[in-house]
Amino acid sequence: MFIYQQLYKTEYQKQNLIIPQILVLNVLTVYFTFNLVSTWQDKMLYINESNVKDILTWEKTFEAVEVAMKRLSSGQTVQMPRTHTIIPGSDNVLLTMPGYLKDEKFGALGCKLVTYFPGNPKRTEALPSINANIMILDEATGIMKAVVAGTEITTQRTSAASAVATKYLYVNQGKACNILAILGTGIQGRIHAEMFRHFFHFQEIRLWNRTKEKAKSLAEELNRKFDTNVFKYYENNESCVRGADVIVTTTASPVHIVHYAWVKPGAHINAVGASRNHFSELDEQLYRNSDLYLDSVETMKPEMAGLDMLTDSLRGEVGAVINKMIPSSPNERPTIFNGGGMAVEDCAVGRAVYDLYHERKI
Ligand SMILES: NC(=O)C1=CN([C@@H]2O[C@H](COP(=O)(O)OP(=O)(O)OC[C@H]3O[C@@H](n4cnc5c(N)ncnc54)[C@H](OP(=O)(O)O)[C@@H]3O)[C@@H](O)[C@H]2O)C=CC1
Ligand SMILES: O=C([O-])C1=[NH+]CCC1
Repeated sequence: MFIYQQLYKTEYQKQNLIIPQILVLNVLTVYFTFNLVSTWQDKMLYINESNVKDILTWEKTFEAVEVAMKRLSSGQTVQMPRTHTIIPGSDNVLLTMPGYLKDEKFGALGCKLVTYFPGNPKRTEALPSINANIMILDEATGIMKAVVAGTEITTQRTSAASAVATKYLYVNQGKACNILAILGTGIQGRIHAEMFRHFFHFQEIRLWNRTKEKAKSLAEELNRKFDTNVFKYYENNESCVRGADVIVTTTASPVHIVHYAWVKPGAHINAVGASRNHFSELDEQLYRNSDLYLDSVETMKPEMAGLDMLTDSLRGEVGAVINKMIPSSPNERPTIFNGGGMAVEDCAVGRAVYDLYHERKI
């Protein structure tokens, strides 16, 4: 309005109005640009933990993780090694995990911010030790579309990665699923116990934990919840492991909790915990005498201490087995799946949650 009025001024007045006009134009440009940007920003969605828990199923998580593993091994992903910002004088760490996955259904450009504060469960008001958020960005513009709460997603996708690995490296080999042993009954131990019961049919699911009472009460709670008696509490890690067909380790233990001598020939192990030093939960002899599979060789290289010494054991990625690029192990050597957790899994599950959120019109 103000600009149009200027058109009727005299030449002299016009000359003197050039500077104010430019100023006004600048102000308007800034105003409209800001409004445009803030419109984009206003469109950015936050999908909270309760929404994620409501809409995400284990089947969807399993499918997304399976696709992420396949795509990674066929070169349709970009995944940089994650950064670790360690808070000095503590074990607390912030990880940034950027990734890109090309897939019609599960493709996304994203970045997870995840903290690991191991003291959290012991706070007066107990909190999870892992807390995460996943940023989902528009592939065409790079503008953030949504932040999806990532704590439940991290919990589910980590266990789903073990389930996918168990399917391809063990179950599809026609091997027996009688006894499952889970060492560690924190968040990961619990989800593995429930998810493995859901996807597989173990007759006995053994639970061991450093703080024994927690394993005992989890076994009781799950037996009650599912009206069953398959969950058994084990006081001792050796007896928990001996005779087990599939073993899952989900602790932050800096010392070995599984030894080669205890492991049944042909058993399968998912080593989930102690992600900064994978020689800690399983002993070296076990690594040397097993066939080792990773989620991503590239991203595990800088993180898995001693990986370079395991060239005789390392077979490759689970995604390469799914893609039939390499065979699974048919022999009696145990198989180990060492999953460090992948950004592209978070992108895939984050995208699934984003789509489900819109389908449900929450
Ligand atoms: N690979 C991946 O993608 C992911 C890996 N992780 C890793 O999995 C592990 C468990 O995570 P989460 O379940 O969320 O964590 P929680 O804090 O919920 O559980 C930690 C578990 O580790 C046990 N533990 C801790 N310190 C020791 C120790 N010194 N010796 C033996 N046991 C110990 C705890 O036992 P107690 O009850 O006695 O304290 C508890 O069972 C962590 O190492 C974490 O980094 C987690 C998420 C993703
Ligand atoms: O992949 C992940 O999110 C994590 N791995 C270890 C701690 C968190």
